[in-house]
Amino acid sequence: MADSALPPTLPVSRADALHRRGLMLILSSPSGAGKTTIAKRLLAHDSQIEASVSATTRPIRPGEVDGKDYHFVDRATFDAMVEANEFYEWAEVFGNCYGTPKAHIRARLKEGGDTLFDIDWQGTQQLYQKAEADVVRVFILPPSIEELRRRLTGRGTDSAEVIAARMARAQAEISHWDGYDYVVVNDDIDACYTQICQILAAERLKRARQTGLIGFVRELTRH
Ligand SMILES: Nc1ncnc2c1ncn2[C@@H]1O[C@H](COP(=O)(O)OP(=O)(O)OP(=O)(O)O)[C@@H](O)[C@H]1O
Ligand SMILES: Nc1nc2c(ncn2[C@@H]2O[C@H](COP(=O)(O)O)[C@@H](O)[C@H]2O)c(=O)[nH]1
Repeated sequence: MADSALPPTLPVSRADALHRRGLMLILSSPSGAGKTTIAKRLLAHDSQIEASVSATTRPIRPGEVDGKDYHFVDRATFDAMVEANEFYEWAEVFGNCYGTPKAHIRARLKEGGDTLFDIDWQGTQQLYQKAEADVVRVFILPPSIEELRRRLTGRGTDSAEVIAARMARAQAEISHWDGYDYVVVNDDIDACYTQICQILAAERLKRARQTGLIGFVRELTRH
């Protein structure tokens, strides 16, 4: 199926027009299983979802855009944000601090906008502890370990050492599969993308998120 022909959501129903609360869609997988590929496709085709932008103290790299790739801040600013409880979660990675700011995501949840997270199981656990009802957790599995290695090699972005390290971590990452709401196997990319669109469509229609339903039902039953 051509990329542009893929549906971002299922066909629109009457309930889709009602106000709803947004959600936080988490995609996790062992490195190379395809979460970035799926995330990019979703962001390109679905105007209701946008990527979470973390704050970091890491220096900006060539080609990166402040506010798009990260919010680049100095250590004092980051520490003040931690102190003010402005993050859902934060961590120190390779000597730099990274955190998921709450304010923008909370405003989007209220407005009915969805936010996409491409994070590991530890980040997933922390987000889930803070915002359980808003979080939808999806784990992506490769069809086989051999295919995972082929994808990491075929991507052409990493040295043999880095690929070996990612393959060594894969079993441990996969062991967290049962901490997710949905598990999908990314064999055929179009089929996997469609399944994730279906999960998103169903989650958006959940009664608890359909905040406009109360008024709609009241109106329906008024006479
Ligand atoms: N279903 C698929 N069939 C074949 N190749 C795929 C499929 N899905 C993704 N790929 C390819 O596999 C490689 C790894 O995919 P991707 O970069 O999306 O993985 P990732 O899980 O985001 O990895 P990382 O955690 O390292 O960022 C890419 O070259 C991508 O084009
Ligand atoms: N716990 C969090 N980890 C994060 C966040 N944003 C990014 N990261 C992780 O940091 C490393 C390094 O990233 P890089 O862009 O500097 O190469 C990587 O593992 C990211 O997953 C965050 O908000 N929270």
